[in-house]
Amino acid sequence: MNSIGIVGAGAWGTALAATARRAGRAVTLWARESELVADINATRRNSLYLPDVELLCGIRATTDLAEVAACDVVLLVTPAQHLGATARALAPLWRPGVPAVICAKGIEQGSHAMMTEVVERALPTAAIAVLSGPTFAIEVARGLPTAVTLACADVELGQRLVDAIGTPTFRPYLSDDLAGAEIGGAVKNVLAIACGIVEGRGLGDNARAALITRGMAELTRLAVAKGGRPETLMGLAGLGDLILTASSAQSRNYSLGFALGEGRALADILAERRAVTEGVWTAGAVVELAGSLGIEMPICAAVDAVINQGAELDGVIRALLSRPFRSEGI
Ligand SMILES: NC(=O)C1=CN([C@@H]2O[C@H](COP(=O)(O)OP(=O)(O)OC[C@H]3O[C@@H](n4cnc5c(N)ncnc54)[C@H](O)[C@@H]3O)[C@@H](O)[C@H]2O)C=CC1
Ligand SMILES: O=C(CO)COP(=O)(O)O
Repeated sequence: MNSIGIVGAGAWGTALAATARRAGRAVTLWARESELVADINATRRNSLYLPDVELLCGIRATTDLAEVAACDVVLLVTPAQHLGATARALAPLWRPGVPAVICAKGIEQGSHAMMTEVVERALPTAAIAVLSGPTFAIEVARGLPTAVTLACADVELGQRLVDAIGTPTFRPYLSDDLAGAEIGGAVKNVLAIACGIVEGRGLGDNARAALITRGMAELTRLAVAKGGRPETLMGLAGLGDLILTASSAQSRNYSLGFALGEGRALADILAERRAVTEGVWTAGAVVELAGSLGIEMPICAAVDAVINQGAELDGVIRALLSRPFRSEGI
């Protein structure tokens, strides 16, 4: 596994390029934007999505998917709602058995498909893995210490992936629980919006701790229903990522929630950002998926009501606080 292809040159794809290069791999980074490709190759910076980091030599940007598909391993790092189309574009170029490592965090709108299901459909001969966990791109790009979950059903292949991308400061922990790893990453974005709302509304640290904890219960219920294991959700891809994104203004999901909590309109907040805020697009899909499985996810439903149904924030908060008392078990 000497060469790593990365599909998607946003902040996370670029940070993964930086860390894979630090691990000694040859890196090819695919971007949709031809001006961005020229910029990265000329200046070794991604001025659109991660401007503050200079990249090592040995990272080549391209607009040609074939160059990425020719690599030993391919990391899929587009926003979740675009992963299906991107994987379908890769399909004619795919060589059977090549690992496809899903690094996007979300659930597909409409189909409610997990990212593994989306990629399985588009690339049926790929060996699928999921990379998830508490990872702000800028910190990874700078080489600050970070630990992630790398989930792969074939543990021997998973170990080779860990060895290919791991470094002393980018530490993958191996798992065989893909469902747990990907549901943790997808749902924590919705919960991070809720935590931001609480902070922006001035509801206090107690309320945020309660949301994180009861959010964990929601996230775990959904993961178990989809075949995941509770202990995965207690690890980096669940609790770890939730702690990170539910308490840091660096998080795009948390900061969007904060602005909503202050009373700003969603459309205005989104209009000011280039970066993707995945929880906005996943909230509805999570709630519909949970509904189809008969699972209660009241915090996610509250976020969905605010984001997608124009519900008034204080009414939604009052409704959450008026729910019947219940036992704490999941
Ligand atoms: N930024 C971070 O710290 C982390 C991000 N992630 C996940 O990685 C995924 C990508 O996020 P970022 O790199 O942060 O995105 P970003 O917000 O930095 O950049 C947006 C990316 O989306 C691409 N894009 C926009 N429209 C597209 C389309 N129609 N088809 C294909 N690509 C399109 C852009 O070219 C760009 O690469 C998301 O699922 C995110 O949750 C995961 C861990 C950390
Ligand atoms: O997934 C992330 C950290 O693990 C990034 O979170 P945000 O998209 O909320 O910034």
